[in-house]
Amino acid sequence: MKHYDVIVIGTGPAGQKGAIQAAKLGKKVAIIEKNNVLGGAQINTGTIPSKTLREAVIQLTGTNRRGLFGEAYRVKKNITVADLMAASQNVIRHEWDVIRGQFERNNIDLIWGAAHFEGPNLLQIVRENETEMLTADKFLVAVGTRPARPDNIPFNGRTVMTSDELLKLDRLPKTMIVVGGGVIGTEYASIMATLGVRVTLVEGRHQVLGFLDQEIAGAFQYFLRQEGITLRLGEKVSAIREVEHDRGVGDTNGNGKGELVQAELESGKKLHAETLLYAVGRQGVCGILGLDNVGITFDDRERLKVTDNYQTNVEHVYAAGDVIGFPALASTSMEQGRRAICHAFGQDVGNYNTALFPYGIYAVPEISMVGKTEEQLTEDGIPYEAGIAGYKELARGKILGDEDGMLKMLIHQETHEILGVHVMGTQATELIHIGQAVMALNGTAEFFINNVFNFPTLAEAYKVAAYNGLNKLAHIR
Ligand SMILES: Cc1cc2nc3c(=O)[nH]c(=O)nc-3n(C[C@H](O)[C@H](O)[C@H](O)COP(=O)(O)OP(=O)(O)OC[C@H]3O[C@@H](n4cnc5c(N)ncnc54)[C@H](O)[C@@H]3O)c2cc1C
Ligand SMILES: NC(=O)c1ccc[n+]([C@@H]2O[C@H](COP(=O)([O-])OP(=O)(O)OC[C@H]3O[C@@H](n4cnc5c(N)ncnc54)[C@H](O)[C@@H]3O)[C@@H](O)[C@H]2O)c1
Repeated sequence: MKHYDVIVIGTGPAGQKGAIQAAKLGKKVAIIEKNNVLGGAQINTGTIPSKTLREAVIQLTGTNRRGLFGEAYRVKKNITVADLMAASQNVIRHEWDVIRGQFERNNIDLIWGAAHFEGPNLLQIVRENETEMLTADKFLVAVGTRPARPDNIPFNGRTVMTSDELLKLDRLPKTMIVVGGGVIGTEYASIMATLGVRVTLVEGRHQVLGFLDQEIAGAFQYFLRQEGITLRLGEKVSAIREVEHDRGVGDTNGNGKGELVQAELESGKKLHAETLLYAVGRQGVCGILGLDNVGITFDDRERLKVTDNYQTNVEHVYAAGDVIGFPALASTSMEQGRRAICHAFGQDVGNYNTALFPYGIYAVPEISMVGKTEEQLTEDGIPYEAGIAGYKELARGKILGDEDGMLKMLIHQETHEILGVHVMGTQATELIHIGQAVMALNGTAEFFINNVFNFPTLAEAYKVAAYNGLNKLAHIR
C-alpha cells in the first residue's frame, strides 16, 4: 500500500494549489480526482467556461464596440451554440494541459477515482472495476460543491437546468427564466440577454447581488433593464413545471404547439419561457466521503467547519475551497489550499487580510469591489466622502466605446485613507487591484493625485475619483 506525506482530495483550485505547495515543501504528494477531467468547477463547469462564454459573446456580438461604431454594429449575425462552445473548449483544454504539466513537474501523483475515508489515515479509491487503498499522514479535503437541485424542481437538463447543463445547450433559446439574482444568475442572465435571449430574472430579495454597494447595484439593475431583462425582485418561485402551450409563443418548431416551462411565483404570477436556469446556490458533496470513519461532521448543506488554519475538528485533516463555504470563489479557494498545507507542515505564511478580498462579477457590464460599501461605512459610523469618476470623463472610455462605466472611491474624511473601491464597466475586475494594492499599503487619496498615470487609460479613473473626492472634502465643487 502506498503511503504519502499528504493526500489531496479534489483537483479544483483549492486542491491544485494545496498539492503544489506541499510538493514545493519537498513532501510526497498524491491528488485524487473522481471526475474524468481535471480542474473541478473552476475549469469544467464554473469560472473558466462562464468567463470564456462571456468573452465570446461580447466579441461576437460586438456589444463592446457599439459605443464607438453605433447601435447597429454586429460582428457576426446568427451566433450559434457551436461558435460559443468552440471558444470554451479551446480554453478548457489549455487549462487541463497547464494543470497536468504543473503536477508532472512537481512529481505529484495524480490518481483517478472517487476517494472516501476507511479510517483516520486510510483512503479507499474507487474506480469502475477496481479499488485501491492509500495511506497518508495528512489530508486536504478540497471536494468543492455542486449546484443545488431540490427534489421539487423538475430538472431535465434541457429546458429546466442548473449552471452545469446550461453549458450543454444544443441551441439558443428565445426566452429564459433565471431563478436567483446571485452571481451565477446575474452573470448568465446578462450574457444570455446580450445574445438576444429574452430573460426574466426572479430574485427573492429586493435587489440583485445583495452584497454590492447600493449605488452600483442600482446602476447595474438599470443596465440589466436597458438590455431588455425583466427583473422580478422581492419575488420567490414557489413551483416550476413543464407545460404545453398552443399560443405559438416561444414555439421552436414553428407549429402552434410546444413545450414551455412555467414558474409560479409566491405572489401568484405565472411566468413562461422556453428554458429556466435555476441558480439559487450550491450544495456540498461530503456525504460520500466516509467522514464518520474519521470523526468529522458536516452541516445540512454538506459543508465542513474549519479553524482559521483550515483544520477540521480532526487535527491531521484539513479542508479548503467551496467545501468550507463563504466566500466560495476560485480566487479564495486557491489561497486557502496553499495556506492549509503551509500550516499542516509548519510553514509560516504571513499576513492574510480577508477585509481586502476582491469580488469580481463577470456580468455585462463587469463589476468589481474591494473594501467597504457606503452602507457598511455608514453603519460602522466611519466618516467618508465618495469620489466618483465616470468613464465618460476618460479619453480611454470614449476610445473603448464605454461611456457608461464608473469608478467610486470611498475616502476617509479625516485621514484620506481609501476605505473601499467600487467599479462597474470595462476592465472593472482588473482595475480593482490598483485600489486593493493602495489600500493594502495604507495609501491615501493623495497617492493618486501625486503620481502620473499612463494616458489614455481606464486607470486614470482613480485620479479623477481622487480629485472628485478631495475637492468635495475641500468644499471646492
Ligand atoms: C458558473 C460559475 C461561475 C463561477 N465564476 C467564478 C469566477 O468568475 N471567479 C471565481 O473566483 N469563482 C467563480 N466560481 C466559483 C469557483 O468555480 C469555485 O469557487 C471553485 O471552483 C471552488 O474550488 P474547489 O477547489 O473548492 O472545488 P471544485 O472546483 O468544485 O473542485 C472539486 C473537485 O473535487 C473532486 N471531488 C469531489 N469529491 C471527490 C472525491 N470523493 N474523490 C475525488 N475527487 C473528488 C470533484 O470532482 C472536483 O473536480 C464560479 C462557479 C460557478 C458554478
Ligand atoms: N464571478 C464570481 O466570482 C462567481 C461567478 C459565479 C458563481 N460564483 C460562486 O458560485 C456560488 C453560487 O452562486 P449562486 O448565484 O448560485 O448562489 P448565491 O447564493 O450567490 O445566490 C442565490 C440567489 O438566489 C436567491 N434565491 C434563493 N431562493 C430563491 C427563490 N425561490 N426564488 C427567487 N430567488 C431565490 C437568493 O436570494 C440569492 O440572491 C457562489 O458562492 C458564488 O460566489 C462566483
